[in-house]
Amino acid sequence: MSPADMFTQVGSVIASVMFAWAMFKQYCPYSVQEYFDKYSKRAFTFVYPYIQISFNEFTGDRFMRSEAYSAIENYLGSRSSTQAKRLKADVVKSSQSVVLSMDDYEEVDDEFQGVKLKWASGKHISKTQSFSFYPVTDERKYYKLTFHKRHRQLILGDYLNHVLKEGNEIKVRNRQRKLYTNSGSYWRHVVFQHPASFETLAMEAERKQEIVDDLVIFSKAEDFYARIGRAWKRGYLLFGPPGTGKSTMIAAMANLLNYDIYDLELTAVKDNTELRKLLIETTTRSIIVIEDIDCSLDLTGQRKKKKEEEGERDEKDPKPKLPKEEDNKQSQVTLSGILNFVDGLWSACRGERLIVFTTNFVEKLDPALIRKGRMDKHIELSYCSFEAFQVLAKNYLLLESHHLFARIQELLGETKMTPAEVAEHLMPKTISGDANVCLESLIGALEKAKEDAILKAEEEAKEKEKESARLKAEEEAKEKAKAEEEAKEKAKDEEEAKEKDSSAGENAKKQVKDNGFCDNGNGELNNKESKQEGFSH
Ligand SMILES: Nc1ncnc2c1ncn2[C@@H]1O[C@H](COP(=O)(O)OP(=O)(O)OP(=O)(O)O)[C@@H](O)[C@H]1O
Ligand SMILES: [Mg+2]
Repeated sequence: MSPADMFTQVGSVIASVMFAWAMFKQYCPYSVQEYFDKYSKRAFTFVYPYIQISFNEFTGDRFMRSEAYSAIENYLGSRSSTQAKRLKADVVKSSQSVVLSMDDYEEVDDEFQGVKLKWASGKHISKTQSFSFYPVTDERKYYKLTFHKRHRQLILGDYLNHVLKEGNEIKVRNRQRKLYTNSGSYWRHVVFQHPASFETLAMEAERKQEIVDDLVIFSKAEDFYARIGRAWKRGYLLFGPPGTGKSTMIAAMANLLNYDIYDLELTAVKDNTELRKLLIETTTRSIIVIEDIDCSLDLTGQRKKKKEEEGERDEKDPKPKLPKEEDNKQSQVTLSGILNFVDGLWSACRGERLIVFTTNFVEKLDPALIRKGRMDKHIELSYCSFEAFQVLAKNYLLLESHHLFARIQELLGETKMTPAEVAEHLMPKTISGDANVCLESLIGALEKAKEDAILKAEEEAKEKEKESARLKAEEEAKEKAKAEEEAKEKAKDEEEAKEKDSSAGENAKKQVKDNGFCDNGNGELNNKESKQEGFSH
């Protein structure tokens, strides 16, 4: 048979089958058609060894985009960019990067634990029933996963979980991070684009690495926290003088973990209820920051103590306590509100969260607030060390070494300067960006700071001397007054003793006199008695 004859025969067979199918559809009763449909599908699946799963873009009546669909879209994005020929591009991260996903009717292969699978994208298009000049079409996209039925267990379990997890992670990586601030009981946000990172943070390398490790371990410890029955959260307390990099470190943390930041302004929070509401609205993978926690509560004016004894206690113990409910009726956010915020309510919120407090005066904070378990890690950010300076020099001047470094190292060992001040001297001073000028400016400032510190120390020593002399004089005056008082007491005692003696002499004389009278009296008494007897007679 020639190829032309063969094509003719095949063509006529196809035409006959289609005709028969059309007749069947037209004249066969619906119930028979359904019956036929059902059994033909069963027969087909009996011989067809593959399983297909569809993931539709929209689920339910509420027209909500399916989370699984968007996770799969992200998951397939990286694979389709190397396999598919037609791709769709989307711009994320404030127009800075392009994210690719596969276009409709494309296919992508995947492999999981040695099992091969196929993903295909498609869409159902349905026209609306309304009569309109411009008919509206309704597109419903879907992804279809095809795999061999002998891998059913693996694919439906581990593989799909893996796809969803990885897809969600990609989504988080691609999302535009936000910086939230509270205005009343609502969060408002702006795009978070702080360039700080741990590489540029001026700090001793070992301590920096310890913090980075702690953060990374935390961010990967979902299963661990679930196993030990603790909410997946961690508290950091950053303390140190102004300009030592506390806020910069928070930005670096957010950049490292790809978290959003919720900058909570406590003074703008009306009461504990509002605080709770704000907390519940925070999303997972976020850092909740309360800057200058000591001042935040100071500003609410709640530290005023009503009771006198508390005032006395305050004088003895300068630690300002956070307010307790009963302390102040108009109190807004109370200590217990904050404590609940930090731990109690965390359990209500799923997902990982960091809470960071910053303060310039750690000793002012209530110990309950910063105990381990609430603020798990206390990080001190202090004055600039030589190691920290080297980081700044590398960032600002692109210098790893310089002959002036030795002098700077010496001066930094002798005086205190914050990284913010050091950084200010390293800012370009000339158009040519001469590093010498910056370093000399820093040396000048350090020398001046050293001199100032010496003068201050001398002044303080003088003050101290004066104070101790004053205290000594006071002590002496007290001693003298005490000695005088004692002498007076003694004189008084002696006087009293004398008076006692003389009155005792008087008494003795009197007694002697009385005794004489008594003898006489006896006689007299006898006389009297005799007189009385005389009377009675
Ligand atoms: N450790 C540091 N590493 C790098 N830069 C720093 C460091 N410390 C301070 N700086 C620089 O100084 C500036 C001020 O630092 P930052 O705002 O982080 O200080 P802070 O400790 O939060 O101060 P405050 O207590 O006043 O809030 C930053 O813009 C940063 O450029
Ligand atoms: Mg700060």
